[in-house]
Amino acid sequence: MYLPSFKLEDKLAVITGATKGIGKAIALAYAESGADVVLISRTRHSLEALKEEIEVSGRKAYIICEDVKDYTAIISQLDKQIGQRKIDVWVNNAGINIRSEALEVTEEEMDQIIGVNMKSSFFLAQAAAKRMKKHNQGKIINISSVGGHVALRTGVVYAMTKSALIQMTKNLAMEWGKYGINVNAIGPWYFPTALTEELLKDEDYVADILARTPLKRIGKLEELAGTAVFLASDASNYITGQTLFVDGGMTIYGF
Ligand SMILES: NC(=O)C1=CN([C@@H]2O[C@H](COP(=O)(O)OP(=O)(O)OC[C@H]3O[C@@H](n4cnc5c(N)ncnc54)[C@H](OP(=O)(O)O)[C@@H]3O)[C@@H](O)[C@H]2O)C=CC1
Ligand SMILES: C[C@H](O)[C@@H]1OC(=O)[C@H](O)[C@@H]1O
Repeated sequence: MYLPSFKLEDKLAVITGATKGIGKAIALAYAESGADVVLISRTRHSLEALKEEIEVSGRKAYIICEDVKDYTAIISQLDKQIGQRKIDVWVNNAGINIRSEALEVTEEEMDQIIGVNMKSSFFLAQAAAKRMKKHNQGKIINISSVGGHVALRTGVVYAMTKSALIQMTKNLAMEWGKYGINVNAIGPWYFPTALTEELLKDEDYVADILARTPLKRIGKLEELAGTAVFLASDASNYITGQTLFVDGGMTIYGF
């Protein structure tokens, strides 16, 4: 056999921030690839609608309506909903941004962004790993950003948290490799979602994005979901600690 499977047949994948944008695209792609999913976000009607959409396709979808900052509540709901079922993939996708200039950043803004993007991602990864370790197998995928690798005009605190996810990915990959757990990250450039909707309406802003993007276009959500499927599949079993920038070439653009 020279081609491991890119499918996710009968795996169980947990996606935080699963009801919109990148998280929803990943959840749908995982279900299409054969996985059952656990969907986590704060809006129940959105969760129920996505659960219905996925279950019509024949896969099972569990829902947890919680803020990722309440990660202990998420962990206890997981145990109630899936019992001891093996979690094969955990995607830390939920993330927020408050785009303040550095001179204007408030402590409250910093605590909010760090709480969602960094602290919750760590403790949810820790909870996932405690379950995965029992099976000597698992894949953790952290959704970072090109903003964690290069300086963007979209907020220093957001950048700090996204950079932290890249380093967290390396450290956890190093510590948990012996348990058969792969830990990787995805670093998106701009994709059309609610988070970026207002920015992408501004023609001048989009022109600035494209000027720095060798492929000269904004990404398509399915192109990012494909990377998430690859990192969840057996085809990536020897990849760990890496950040794959899905960025149209932006992070390699010099001059
Ligand atoms: N779009 C882009 O261009 C880029 C995005 N990213 C990253 O990708 C990830 C997803 O972004 P994107 O899809 O654009 O974001 P969206 O704002 O479009 O969607 C965010 C999703 O997360 C949920 N969510 C938000 N806050 C919380 C919370 N505290 N607890 C639980 N769920 C939450 C939302 O549902 P609800 O509000 O109902 O809870 C929604 O389902 C983020 O980590 C972001 O930083 C990185 C680079 C570029
Ligand atoms: C590419 C960035 O991550 C992008 O910039 C923003 O302002 C949004 O918050 C996106 O995450």
